[in-house]
Amino acid sequence: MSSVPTKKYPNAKALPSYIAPSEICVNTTGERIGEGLFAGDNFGAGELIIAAKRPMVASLDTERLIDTCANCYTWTAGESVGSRLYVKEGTKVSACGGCKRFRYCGKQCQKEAWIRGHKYECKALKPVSERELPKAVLATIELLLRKKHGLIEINWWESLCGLDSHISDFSSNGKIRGIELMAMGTADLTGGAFTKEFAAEMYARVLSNSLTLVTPTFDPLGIMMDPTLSRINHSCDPNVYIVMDGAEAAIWTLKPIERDEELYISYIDTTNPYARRQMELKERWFFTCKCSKCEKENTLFEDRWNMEPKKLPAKWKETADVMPEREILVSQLENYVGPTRDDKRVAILQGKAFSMYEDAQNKAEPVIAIKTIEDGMRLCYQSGLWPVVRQPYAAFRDDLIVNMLSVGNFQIAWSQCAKRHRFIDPILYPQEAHPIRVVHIWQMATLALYIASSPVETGHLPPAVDMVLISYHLVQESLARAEKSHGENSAFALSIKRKHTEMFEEMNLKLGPDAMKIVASRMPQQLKYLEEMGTWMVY
Ligand SMILES: C[S@@+](CC[C@H](N)C(=O)[O-])C[C@H]1O[C@@H](n2cnc3c(N)ncnc32)[C@H](O)[C@@H]1O
Repeated sequence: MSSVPTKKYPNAKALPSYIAPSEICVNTTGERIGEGLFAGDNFGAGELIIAAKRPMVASLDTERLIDTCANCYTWTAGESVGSRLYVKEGTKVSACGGCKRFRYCGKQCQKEAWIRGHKYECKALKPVSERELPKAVLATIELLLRKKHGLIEINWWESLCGLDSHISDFSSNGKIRGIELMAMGTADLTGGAFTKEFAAEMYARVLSNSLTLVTPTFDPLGIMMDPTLSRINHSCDPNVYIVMDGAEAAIWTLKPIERDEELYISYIDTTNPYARRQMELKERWFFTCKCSKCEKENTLFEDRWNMEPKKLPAKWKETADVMPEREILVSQLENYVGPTRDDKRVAILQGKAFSMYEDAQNKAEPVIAIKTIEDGMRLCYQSGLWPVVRQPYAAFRDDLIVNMLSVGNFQIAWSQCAKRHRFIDPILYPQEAHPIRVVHIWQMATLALYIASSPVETGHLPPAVDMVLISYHLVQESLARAEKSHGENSAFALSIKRKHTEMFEEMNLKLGPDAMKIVASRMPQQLKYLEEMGTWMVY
Protein backbone atom coordinates (compact mmCIF):
# COMPACT_ATOMS: atom_id res chain seq x y z
CA MET A 1 0.00 0.00 0.00
CA SER A 2 1.12 3.50 -0.82
CA SER A 3 2.78 5.19 2.14
CA VAL A 4 4.64 8.08 0.56
CA PRO A 5 3.31 11.44 -0.63
CA THR A 6 2.35 11.28 -4.32
CA LYS A 7 1.03 13.80 -6.83
CA LYS A 8 -2.49 12.65 -6.04
CA TYR A 9 -1.95 12.72 -2.28
CA PRO A 10 0.68 15.40 -1.61
CA ASN A 11 -0.02 15.40 2.13
CA ALA A 12 0.24 11.62 2.67
CA LYS A 13 2.15 10.71 5.83
CA ALA A 14 5.28 8.61 5.68
CA LEU A 15 4.24 5.99 8.25
CA PRO A 16 0.46 6.13 8.18
CA SER A 17 -0.55 2.77 9.68
CA TYR A 18 0.70 -0.51 11.07
CA ILE A 19 -0.68 -3.93 12.02
CA ALA A 20 -0.65 -4.97 15.70
CA PRO A 21 -2.71 -7.05 18.17
CA SER A 22 -6.21 -5.58 18.24
CA GLU A 23 -7.75 -3.90 21.26
CA ILE A 24 -11.24 -5.08 20.40
CA CYS A 25 -10.63 -8.75 19.50
CA VAL A 26 -10.23 -10.15 23.01
CA ASN A 27 -11.35 -13.41 24.58
CA THR A 28 -13.27 -13.73 27.85
CA THR A 29 -10.08 -13.39 29.89
CA GLY A 30 -9.14 -10.16 28.13
CA GLU A 31 -6.35 -11.73 26.05
CA ARG A 32 -5.86 -10.13 22.62
CA ILE A 33 -6.68 -12.81 20.04
CA GLY A 34 -6.68 -11.00 16.73
CA GLU A 35 -4.88 -8.29 14.84
CA GLY A 36 -6.01 -4.90 13.67
CA LEU A 37 -4.77 -1.79 11.85
CA PHE A 38 -3.49 1.17 13.88
CA ALA A 39 -2.75 4.82 13.08
CA GLY A 40 0.97 5.49 12.69
CA ASP A 41 0.51 9.24 13.05
CA ASN A 42 -2.01 11.85 14.20
CA PHE A 43 -4.82 12.59 11.76
CA GLY A 44 -7.59 15.19 11.61
CA ALA A 45 -11.14 14.43 10.46
CA GLY A 46 -11.45 14.08 6.68
CA GLU A 47 -7.83 13.08 6.07
CA LEU A 48 -6.33 10.28 4.03
CA ILE A 49 -4.53 7.60 6.02
CA ILE A 50 -3.38 5.28 3.29
CA ALA A 51 -4.25 4.35 -0.30
CA ALA A 52 -3.79 1.01 -2.04
CA LYS A 53 -3.45 1.11 -5.84
CA ARG A 54 -5.79 -1.85 -5.83
CA PRO A 55 -6.85 -4.49 -3.31
CA MET A 56 -4.93 -7.75 -3.58
CA VAL A 57 -7.98 -9.46 -5.06
CA ALA A 58 -11.50 -8.36 -6.03
CA SER A 59 -14.34 -10.24 -7.65
CA LEU A 60 -17.48 -8.87 -9.27
CA ASP A 61 -21.07 -9.88 -8.52
CA THR A 62 -22.47 -12.17 -11.25
CA GLU A 63 -24.79 -9.39 -12.51
CA ARG A 64 -21.89 -6.92 -12.71
CA LEU A 65 -19.60 -9.20 -14.77
CA ILE A 66 -21.38 -8.15 -17.97
CA ASP A 67 -21.24 -4.37 -17.50
CA THR A 68 -18.20 -3.68 -15.33
CA CYS A 69 -14.49 -3.65 -16.16
CA ALA A 70 -12.81 -6.50 -14.26
CA ASN A 71 -9.63 -4.42 -13.93
CA CYS A 72 -10.54 -0.81 -13.09
CA TYR A 73 -14.10 -1.62 -11.85
CA THR A 74 -15.75 1.04 -13.99
CA TRP A 75 -19.46 0.22 -13.93
CA THR A 76 -20.43 1.21 -17.46
CA ALA A 77 -24.18 0.71 -16.97
CA GLY A 78 -24.29 2.38 -13.54
CA GLU A 79 -27.70 3.94 -13.20
CA SER A 80 -27.57 5.64 -9.84
CA VAL A 81 -27.89 9.40 -10.25
CA GLY A 82 -24.55 11.14 -10.06
CA SER A 83 -22.56 7.95 -10.61
CA ARG A 84 -22.46 8.40 -14.39
CA LEU A 85 -20.51 11.62 -14.47
CA TYR A 86 -17.14 10.13 -13.65
CA VAL A 87 -17.56 7.35 -16.24
CA LYS A 88 -16.24 8.58 -19.56
CA GLU A 89 -19.02 8.95 -22.16
CA GLY A 90 -19.24 5.90 -24.44
CA THR A 91 -17.22 3.56 -22.18
CA LYS A 92 -18.03 -0.05 -23.05
CA VAL A 93 -16.66 -3.37 -21.86
CA SER A 94 -15.79 -6.36 -24.07
CA ALA A 95 -15.38 -9.95 -23.00
CA CYS A 96 -12.04 -11.72 -22.81
CA GLY A 97 -11.91 -13.92 -25.94
CA GLY A 98 -10.55 -16.85 -23.94
CA CYS A 99 -12.57 -17.35 -20.76
CA LYS A 100 -15.53 -15.22 -21.98
CA ARG A 101 -16.26 -14.43 -18.31
CA PHE A 102 -14.43 -11.17 -17.55
CA ARG A 103 -14.87 -7.94 -19.46
CA TYR A 104 -12.53 -4.98 -19.83
CA CYS A 105 -13.05 -1.36 -20.81
CA GLY A 106 -9.96 -1.26 -23.04
CA LYS A 107 -6.68 -2.85 -24.07
CA GLN A 108 -4.75 -1.29 -21.18
CA CYS A 109 -7.04 -2.79 -18.54
CA GLN A 110 -7.00 -6.17 -20.28
CA LYS A 111 -3.20 -6.09 -20.38
CA GLU A 112 -2.88 -5.17 -16.70
CA ALA A 113 -5.21 -7.99 -15.67
CA TRP A 114 -3.40 -10.43 -17.92
CA ILE A 115 -0.05 -9.63 -16.35
CA ARG A 116 -1.50 -9.72 -12.83
CA GLY A 117 -2.51 -13.36 -13.38
CA HIS A 118 -5.40 -13.60 -15.81
CA LYS A 119 -3.18 -15.46 -18.29
CA TYR A 120 -3.29 -18.47 -15.96
CA GLU A 121 -6.84 -17.92 -14.77
CA CYS A 122 -8.11 -17.57 -18.36
CA LYS A 123 -6.79 -21.03 -19.29
CA ALA A 124 -8.23 -22.58 -16.13
CA LEU A 125 -11.67 -21.00 -16.55
CA LYS A 126 -12.04 -21.53 -20.32
CA PRO A 127 -13.46 -25.09 -20.05
CA VAL A 128 -16.13 -23.88 -17.61
CA SER A 129 -17.08 -20.65 -19.41
CA GLU A 130 -20.78 -21.61 -19.37
CA ARG A 131 -20.86 -22.31 -15.64
CA GLU A 132 -21.84 -19.61 -13.17
CA LEU A 133 -19.26 -19.43 -10.38
CA PRO A 134 -19.86 -17.42 -7.17
CA LYS A 135 -17.65 -14.35 -6.68
CA ALA A 136 -15.89 -15.82 -3.60
CA VAL A 137 -14.98 -18.95 -5.61
CA LEU A 138 -13.59 -16.81 -8.45
CA ALA A 139 -11.56 -14.76 -5.95
CA THR A 140 -10.16 -17.97 -4.41
CA ILE A 141 -9.20 -19.39 -7.82
CA GLU A 142 -7.43 -16.14 -8.73
CA LEU A 143 -5.48 -16.10 -5.47
CA LEU A 144 -4.43 -19.74 -5.71
CA LEU A 145 -3.34 -19.45 -9.34
CA ARG A 146 -1.35 -16.28 -8.69
CA LYS A 147 0.35 -17.99 -5.78
CA LYS A 148 1.06 -21.12 -7.84
CA HIS A 149 2.78 -19.03 -10.54
CA GLY A 150 4.83 -16.92 -8.13
CA LEU A 151 2.83 -13.73 -8.69
CA ILE A 152 2.26 -12.94 -5.00
CA GLU A 153 5.20 -11.88 -2.85
CA ILE A 154 5.82 -14.28 0.02
CA ASN A 155 5.35 -11.67 2.77
CA TRP A 156 1.97 -10.61 1.31
CA TRP A 157 0.91 -14.23 0.99
CA GLU A 158 1.87 -14.95 4.59
CA SER A 159 0.05 -11.87 5.77
CA LEU A 160 -3.05 -12.94 3.84
CA CYS A 161 -2.88 -16.45 5.27
CA GLY A 162 -2.59 -14.90 8.74
CA LEU A 163 -6.25 -13.85 8.47
CA ASP A 164 -8.49 -16.28 10.36
CA SER A 165 -10.32 -18.71 8.03
CA HIS A 166 -13.04 -19.34 10.67
CA ILE A 167 -13.19 -22.98 9.49
CA SER A 168 -14.32 -24.15 12.93
CA ASP A 169 -17.08 -21.50 12.98
CA PHE A 170 -18.28 -22.72 9.58
CA SER A 171 -18.29 -26.26 11.01
CA SER A 172 -20.45 -25.11 13.92
CA ASN A 173 -22.95 -23.23 11.76
CA GLY A 174 -23.37 -26.13 9.30
CA LYS A 175 -21.94 -24.32 6.28
CA ILE A 176 -18.72 -26.35 6.08
CA ARG A 177 -20.14 -29.00 3.70
CA GLY A 178 -21.00 -26.35 1.10
CA ILE A 179 -17.52 -24.86 1.49
CA GLU A 180 -15.86 -28.26 1.01
CA LEU A 181 -17.90 -28.95 -2.13
CA MET A 182 -16.97 -25.60 -3.67
CA ALA A 183 -13.33 -26.10 -2.67
CA MET A 184 -13.14 -29.46 -4.45
CA GLY A 185 -13.97 -27.80 -7.78
CA THR A 186 -11.65 -24.91 -6.96
CA ALA A 187 -8.71 -27.21 -6.23
CA ASP A 188 -9.33 -29.03 -9.56
CA LEU A 189 -9.41 -25.78 -11.53
CA THR A 190 -6.03 -24.79 -10.12
CA GLY A 191 -4.50 -27.92 -11.65
CA GLY A 192 -4.08 -29.86 -8.42
CA ALA A 193 -1.40 -27.54 -7.03
CA PHE A 194 -3.29 -27.24 -3.73
CA THR A 195 -5.10 -29.83 -1.62
CA LYS A 196 -8.86 -29.54 -1.33
CA GLU A 197 -8.39 -28.88 2.39
CA PHE A 198 -6.18 -25.88 1.65
CA ALA A 199 -8.58 -24.66 -1.04
CA ALA A 200 -11.44 -24.94 1.51
CA GLU A 201 -9.46 -22.95 4.06
CA MET A 202 -8.70 -20.21 1.53
CA TYR A 203 -12.31 -20.10 0.34
CA ALA A 204 -13.50 -19.80 3.97
CA ARG A 205 -10.93 -17.03 4.49
CA VAL A 206 -12.32 -15.12 1.51
CA LEU A 207 -15.88 -15.60 2.80
CA SER A 208 -15.10 -14.28 6.27
CA ASN A 209 -12.58 -11.53 5.50
CA SER A 210 -13.72 -9.86 2.32
CA LEU A 211 -15.17 -6.37 2.19
CA THR A 212 -17.69 -4.99 -0.28
CA LEU A 213 -16.22 -3.64 -3.51
CA VAL A 214 -18.10 -0.43 -4.35
CA THR A 215 -18.13 2.46 -6.81
CA PRO A 216 -17.11 5.92 -5.57
CA THR A 217 -20.84 6.50 -4.94
CA PHE A 218 -21.14 3.30 -2.87
CA ASP A 219 -23.05 1.16 -5.35
CA PRO A 220 -22.04 -2.44 -4.54
CA LEU A 221 -20.06 -4.23 -7.27
CA GLY A 222 -18.66 -7.34 -5.59
CA ILE A 223 -16.09 -8.25 -2.95
CA MET A 224 -12.45 -7.46 -2.27
CA MET A 225 -9.80 -8.89 0.03
CA ASP A 226 -6.43 -7.52 0.98
CA PRO A 227 -3.91 -8.28 3.73
CA THR A 228 -4.04 -4.66 5.00
CA LEU A 229 -7.62 -3.59 4.31
CA SER A 230 -8.99 -6.89 5.64
CA ARG A 231 -7.08 -6.32 8.89
CA ILE A 232 -9.32 -3.43 9.85
CA ASN A 233 -11.74 -4.48 12.56
CA HIS A 234 -15.33 -3.40 12.91
CA SER A 235 -16.97 -0.79 15.11
CA CYS A 236 -20.58 0.40 14.99
CA ASP A 237 -19.06 3.84 15.60
CA PRO A 238 -16.24 3.68 13.03
CA ASN A 239 -13.42 6.21 12.84
CA VAL A 240 -12.45 5.48 9.21
CA TYR A 241 -14.07 4.66 5.88
CA ILE A 242 -12.81 2.89 2.78
CA VAL A 243 -13.48 4.94 -0.33
CA MET A 244 -12.94 3.57 -3.83
CA ASP A 245 -11.63 5.56 -6.77
CA GLY A 246 -11.75 3.05 -9.62
CA ALA A 247 -9.55 0.19 -8.43
CA GLU A 248 -7.86 2.34 -5.78
CA ALA A 249 -9.00 1.74 -2.21
CA ALA A 250 -8.23 4.53 0.26
CA ILE A 251 -8.77 4.78 4.00
CA TRP A 252 -10.17 8.18 5.06
CA THR A 253 -10.76 9.38 8.61
CA LEU A 254 -14.23 10.26 9.85
CA LYS A 255 -12.96 11.83 13.07
CA PRO A 256 -9.66 13.01 14.52
CA ILE A 257 -7.43 10.01 15.29
CA GLU A 258 -4.37 9.94 17.49
CA ARG A 259 -1.20 8.04 16.76
CA ASP A 260 -1.46 4.38 17.94
CA GLU A 261 -5.26 4.47 18.01
CA GLU A 262 -6.89 1.44 16.41
CA LEU A 263 -8.73 2.05 13.13
CA TYR A 264 -12.27 0.76 12.70
CA ILE A 265 -14.55 0.57 9.69
CA SER A 266 -18.17 -0.59 9.72
CA TYR A 267 -18.89 -4.03 8.25
CA ILE A 268 -22.64 -3.51 8.40
CA ASP A 269 -25.27 -0.79 8.35
CA THR A 270 -24.53 0.75 11.75
CA THR A 271 -27.79 2.70 11.72
CA ASN A 272 -29.69 -0.52 12.56
CA PRO A 273 -30.94 -1.22 16.10
CA TYR A 274 -28.57 -2.91 18.56
CA ALA A 275 -30.00 -6.47 18.45
CA ARG A 276 -30.03 -6.51 14.65
CA ARG A 277 -26.41 -5.31 14.43
CA GLN A 278 -25.31 -7.96 16.91
CA MET A 279 -27.07 -10.75 15.00
CA GLU A 280 -25.64 -9.73 11.65
CA LEU A 281 -22.07 -9.55 12.99
CA LYS A 282 -22.41 -12.88 14.76
CA GLU A 283 -23.82 -14.66 11.72
CA ARG A 284 -21.44 -13.38 9.08
CA TRP A 285 -18.25 -12.54 11.05
CA PHE A 286 -18.60 -14.74 14.12
CA PHE A 287 -18.13 -12.17 16.86
CA THR A 288 -20.03 -10.35 19.56
CA CYS A 289 -19.47 -6.65 19.03
CA LYS A 290 -18.21 -4.80 22.08
CA CYS A 291 -17.60 -1.45 20.41
CA SER A 292 -18.29 1.79 22.28
CA LYS A 293 -21.78 1.96 20.76
CA CYS A 294 -22.70 -1.68 21.50
CA GLU A 295 -21.52 -1.23 25.11
CA LYS A 296 -24.50 1.14 25.45
CA GLU A 297 -26.75 -1.64 24.12
CA ASN A 298 -30.24 -0.46 23.12
CA THR A 299 -30.15 2.98 24.75
CA LEU A 300 -29.18 5.07 21.71
CA PHE A 301 -31.32 6.75 19.04
CA GLU A 302 -31.16 3.71 16.74
CA ASP A 303 -33.36 1.89 19.29
CA ARG A 304 -35.73 4.72 20.12
CA TRP A 305 -39.45 4.44 19.32
CA ASN A 306 -41.88 7.35 19.11
CA MET A 307 -43.94 5.91 21.96
CA GLU A 308 -43.80 3.29 24.68
CA PRO A 309 -45.00 -0.09 23.38
CA LYS A 310 -47.95 -0.07 25.79
CA LYS A 311 -49.26 3.10 24.11
CA LEU A 312 -49.45 1.41 20.70
CA PRO A 313 -52.93 2.17 19.23
CA ALA A 314 -55.44 -0.70 19.55
CA LYS A 315 -55.66 -1.16 15.78
CA TRP A 316 -51.92 -1.89 15.59
CA LYS A 317 -51.99 -4.19 18.61
CA GLU A 318 -54.64 -6.17 16.80
CA THR A 319 -52.65 -6.12 13.54
CA ALA A 320 -49.68 -7.65 15.38
CA ASP A 321 -51.89 -10.23 17.13
CA VAL A 322 -53.38 -11.55 13.89
CA MET A 323 -50.27 -11.41 11.72
CA PRO A 324 -49.75 -14.89 10.20
CA GLU A 325 -45.94 -14.79 10.72
CA ARG A 326 -46.16 -13.47 14.32
CA GLU A 327 -44.76 -16.65 15.96
CA ILE A 328 -41.64 -16.61 13.77
CA LEU A 329 -41.13 -12.85 13.99
CA VAL A 330 -41.35 -12.73 17.77
CA SER A 331 -38.91 -15.64 18.11
CA GLN A 332 -36.22 -13.91 16.02
CA LEU A 333 -33.70 -12.38 18.43
CA GLU A 334 -32.96 -9.50 16.08
CA ASN A 335 -36.51 -8.21 16.61
CA TYR A 336 -36.28 -8.26 20.42
CA VAL A 337 -37.80 -5.21 22.09
CA GLY A 338 -38.62 -6.43 25.62
CA PRO A 339 -40.48 -9.13 27.58
CA THR A 340 -44.02 -7.70 27.94
CA ARG A 341 -46.91 -8.55 25.65
CA ASP A 342 -46.81 -5.05 24.15
CA ASP A 343 -43.04 -5.26 23.61
CA LYS A 344 -43.67 -8.46 21.69
CA ARG A 345 -46.32 -6.79 19.53
CA VAL A 346 -43.82 -4.07 18.64
CA ALA A 347 -41.22 -6.77 17.90
CA ILE A 348 -43.68 -8.40 15.48
CA LEU A 349 -44.29 -5.09 13.66
CA GLN A 350 -40.56 -4.41 13.55
CA GLY A 351 -39.85 -7.90 12.18
CA LYS A 352 -42.55 -7.45 9.57
CA ALA A 353 -41.09 -4.11 8.45
CA PHE A 354 -37.61 -5.62 8.07
CA SER A 355 -38.95 -8.65 6.18
CA MET A 356 -40.82 -6.30 3.80
CA TYR A 357 -37.57 -4.38 3.31
CA GLU A 358 -35.67 -7.56 2.41
CA ASP A 359 -38.54 -8.57 0.13
CA ALA A 360 -38.37 -5.27 -1.74
CA GLN A 361 -34.63 -5.68 -2.23
CA ASN A 362 -35.20 -9.01 -3.96
CA LYS A 363 -37.70 -7.62 -6.46
CA ALA A 364 -36.14 -7.15 -9.87
CA GLU A 365 -38.99 -5.00 -11.22
CA PRO A 366 -38.90 -1.43 -9.81
CA VAL A 367 -42.70 -1.07 -10.03
CA ILE A 368 -43.20 -4.13 -7.82
CA ALA A 369 -40.41 -3.08 -5.46
CA ILE A 370 -42.05 0.37 -5.08
CA LYS A 371 -45.33 -1.24 -4.00
CA THR A 372 -43.63 -3.26 -1.24
CA ILE A 373 -41.52 -0.27 -0.15
CA GLU A 374 -44.58 2.00 0.08
CA ASP A 375 -46.48 -0.63 2.08
CA GLY A 376 -43.50 -0.86 4.44
CA MET A 377 -43.23 2.91 4.80
CA ARG A 378 -46.96 3.13 5.54
CA LEU A 379 -46.55 0.54 8.30
CA CYS A 380 -43.73 2.60 9.86
CA TYR A 381 -45.62 5.88 9.53
CA GLN A 382 -49.20 4.89 10.32
CA SER A 383 -48.36 2.77 13.35
CA GLY A 384 -46.85 5.95 14.81
CA LEU A 385 -43.97 3.91 16.21
CA TRP A 386 -41.10 4.89 13.96
CA PRO A 387 -39.10 8.12 14.11
CA VAL A 388 -38.00 8.97 10.52
CA VAL A 389 -34.42 7.98 11.32
CA ARG A 390 -35.23 4.55 12.75
CA GLN A 391 -34.56 1.56 10.50
CA PRO A 392 -35.88 0.19 8.26
CA TYR A 393 -37.92 3.38 7.72
CA ALA A 394 -34.85 5.36 6.54
CA ALA A 395 -33.58 2.45 4.40
CA PHE A 396 -37.02 2.14 2.73
CA ARG A 397 -36.69 5.80 1.72
CA ASP A 398 -33.24 5.25 0.17
CA ASP A 399 -34.62 2.38 -1.91
CA LEU A 400 -37.74 4.32 -2.83
CA ILE A 401 -35.56 7.10 -4.26
CA VAL A 402 -33.54 4.63 -6.35
CA ASN A 403 -36.67 2.89 -7.67
CA MET A 404 -38.57 6.12 -8.35
CA LEU A 405 -35.60 7.27 -10.44
CA SER A 406 -35.66 3.95 -12.32
CA VAL A 407 -39.29 4.43 -13.31
CA GLY A 408 -38.75 8.12 -14.15
CA ASN A 409 -40.79 9.56 -11.28
CA PHE A 410 -38.38 12.42 -10.60
CA GLN A 411 -40.95 14.43 -8.69
CA ILE A 412 -41.30 11.89 -5.86
CA ALA A 413 -37.59 11.03 -5.99
CA TRP A 414 -36.74 14.71 -5.51
CA SER A 415 -39.21 15.30 -2.66
CA GLN A 416 -37.91 12.23 -0.84
CA CYS A 417 -34.31 13.40 -1.36
CA ALA A 418 -35.26 16.78 0.12
CA LYS A 419 -36.79 15.07 3.15
CA ARG A 420 -33.73 12.85 3.63
CA HIS A 421 -31.42 15.85 3.26
CA ARG A 422 -33.23 17.89 5.88
CA PHE A 423 -34.33 15.37 8.50
CA ILE A 424 -32.42 12.12 8.14
CA ASP A 425 -28.84 12.40 6.91
CA PRO A 426 -27.71 14.95 9.54
CA ILE A 427 -28.73 12.47 12.25
CA LEU A 428 -27.63 9.19 10.65
CA TYR A 429 -24.36 10.60 9.31
CA PRO A 430 -23.49 13.45 11.67
CA GLN A 431 -20.04 14.12 10.21
CA GLU A 432 -20.33 16.86 7.57
CA ALA A 433 -17.99 15.00 5.23
CA HIS A 434 -19.41 11.54 5.85
CA PRO A 435 -19.00 9.96 2.39
CA ILE A 436 -22.60 8.68 2.23
CA ARG A 437 -23.93 12.13 3.08
CA VAL A 438 -21.66 13.72 0.47
CA VAL A 439 -22.79 11.26 -2.20
CA HIS A 440 -26.45 11.98 -1.36
CA ILE A 441 -25.86 15.75 -1.75
CA TRP A 442 -24.15 15.23 -5.08
CA GLN A 443 -26.96 12.99 -6.31
CA MET A 444 -29.48 15.69 -5.33
CA ALA A 445 -27.45 18.31 -7.20
CA THR A 446 -27.57 16.31 -10.43
CA LEU A 447 -31.26 15.49 -9.96
CA ALA A 448 -32.10 19.18 -9.37
CA LEU A 449 -30.28 20.10 -12.55
CA TYR A 450 -32.13 17.46 -14.50
CA ILE A 451 -35.46 18.70 -13.16
CA ALA A 452 -34.52 22.29 -14.04
CA SER A 453 -33.88 21.28 -17.64
CA SER A 454 -37.09 19.29 -18.02
CA PRO A 455 -40.28 21.35 -18.53
CA VAL A 456 -42.52 18.42 -17.53
CA GLU A 457 -40.77 17.98 -14.20
CA THR A 458 -40.58 21.70 -13.45
CA GLY A 459 -44.37 21.89 -13.87
CA HIS A 460 -45.12 20.71 -10.33
CA LEU A 461 -42.89 23.28 -8.62
CA PRO A 462 -44.01 26.73 -7.47
CA PRO A 463 -42.80 29.22 -10.13
CA ALA A 464 -40.49 31.04 -7.68
CA VAL A 465 -38.38 27.91 -7.14
CA ASP A 466 -35.16 28.05 -9.14
CA MET A 467 -33.81 24.53 -9.40
CA VAL A 468 -30.64 25.69 -11.15
CA LEU A 469 -29.74 27.84 -8.15
CA ILE A 470 -30.61 25.04 -5.74
CA SER A 471 -28.47 22.67 -7.79
CA TYR A 472 -25.60 25.18 -7.80
CA HIS A 473 -25.74 25.38 -4.01
CA LEU A 474 -25.70 21.56 -3.71
CA VAL A 475 -22.80 21.28 -6.18
CA GLN A 476 -20.82 23.79 -4.10
CA GLU A 477 -21.67 21.95 -0.92
CA SER A 478 -20.71 18.54 -2.30
CA LEU A 479 -17.49 19.90 -3.77
CA ALA A 480 -16.31 21.34 -0.45
CA ARG A 481 -17.13 18.09 1.35
CA ALA A 482 -15.85 15.67 -1.35
CA GLU A 483 -12.32 16.95 -0.78
CA LYS A 484 -12.55 15.55 2.74
CA SER A 485 -14.49 12.39 1.92
CA HIS A 486 -12.94 11.21 -1.36
CA GLY A 487 -9.90 13.47 -1.87
CA GLU A 488 -9.62 16.59 -4.04
CA ASN A 489 -7.96 14.67 -6.87
CA SER A 490 -10.37 11.71 -6.89
CA ALA A 491 -12.46 11.09 -10.02
CA PHE A 492 -15.53 11.83 -7.87
CA ALA A 493 -14.32 15.27 -6.71
CA LEU A 494 -12.97 16.11 -10.17
CA SER A 495 -16.33 15.41 -11.79
CA ILE A 496 -18.05 17.68 -9.25
CA LYS A 497 -15.40 20.33 -9.96
CA ARG A 498 -16.10 20.05 -13.70
CA LYS A 499 -19.83 20.48 -13.13
CA HIS A 500 -19.16 23.46 -10.84
CA THR A 501 -17.04 25.22 -13.46
CA GLU A 502 -19.61 24.50 -16.17
CA MET A 503 -22.43 25.98 -14.08
CA PHE A 504 -20.33 28.97 -13.02
CA GLU A 505 -19.56 29.79 -16.65
CA GLU A 506 -23.19 29.40 -17.71
CA MET A 507 -24.36 31.75 -14.95
CA ASN A 508 -21.79 34.36 -15.91
CA LEU A 509 -22.93 34.12 -19.49
CA LYS A 510 -26.58 34.46 -18.54
CA LEU A 511 -26.38 37.02 -15.72
CA GLY A 512 -23.36 39.07 -16.79
CA PRO A 513 -20.44 40.38 -14.73
CA ASP A 514 -22.46 40.62 -11.48
CA ALA A 515 -23.58 37.00 -11.75
CA MET A 516 -22.18 35.85 -8.41
CA LYS A 517 -23.61 38.85 -6.56
CA ILE A 518 -27.04 38.11 -8.05
CA VAL A 519 -26.70 34.42 -7.13
CA ALA A 520 -25.72 35.32 -3.55
CA SER A 521 -28.70 37.66 -3.16
CA ARG A 522 -31.21 35.09 -4.49
CA MET A 523 -29.80 32.07 -2.69
CA PRO A 524 -31.26 32.52 0.85
CA GLN A 525 -34.83 32.42 -0.48
CA GLN A 526 -34.05 29.33 -2.61
CA LEU A 527 -32.58 27.56 0.40
CA LYS A 528 -35.82 28.27 2.27
CA TYR A 529 -37.70 26.55 -0.56
CA LEU A 530 -35.30 23.62 -0.35
CA GLU A 531 -36.07 23.29 3.36
CA GLU A 532 -39.81 23.49 2.70
CA MET A 533 -39.58 20.79 0.04
CA GLY A 534 -38.30 18.52 2.79
CA THR A 535 -41.81 18.58 4.30
CA TRP A 536 -43.73 17.78 1.12
CA MET A 537 -43.90 14.02 1.62
CA VAL A 538 -46.21 12.74 4.35
CA TYR A 539 -44.17 9.58 4.90
C1 LIG B 1 -11.77 -8.89 8.41
S1 LIG B 1 -11.17 -9.66 9.84
C2 LIG B 1 -10.34 -8.40 10.71
C3 LIG B 1 -8.93 -8.80 11.11
C4 LIG B 1 -8.86 -9.82 12.21
N1 LIG B 1 -9.06 -9.20 13.51
C5 LIG B 1 -7.53 -10.57 12.24
O1 LIG B 1 -6.92 -10.73 13.26
O2 LIG B 1 -7.14 -11.01 11.17
C6 LIG B 1 -12.69 -9.94 10.62
C7 LIG B 1 -12.60 -10.70 11.90
O3 LIG B 1 -11.99 -9.92 12.91
C8 LIG B 1 -12.67 -10.08 14.16
N2 LIG B 1 -13.32 -8.80 14.53
C9 LIG B 1 -13.52 -7.73 13.74
N3 LIG B 1 -14.12 -6.72 14.39
C10 LIG B 1 -14.33 -7.15 15.65
C11 LIG B 1 -14.93 -6.57 16.82
N4 LIG B 1 -15.46 -5.35 16.80
N5 LIG B 1 -14.97 -7.32 17.94
C12 LIG B 1 -14.48 -8.56 17.97
N6 LIG B 1 -13.90 -9.18 16.89
C13 LIG B 1 -13.83 -8.48 15.74
C14 LIG B 1 -13.70 -11.17 13.93
O4 LIG B 1 -13.11 -12.38 14.23
C15 LIG B 1 -13.96 -11.07 12.42
O5 LIG B 1 -14.44 -12.27 11.87
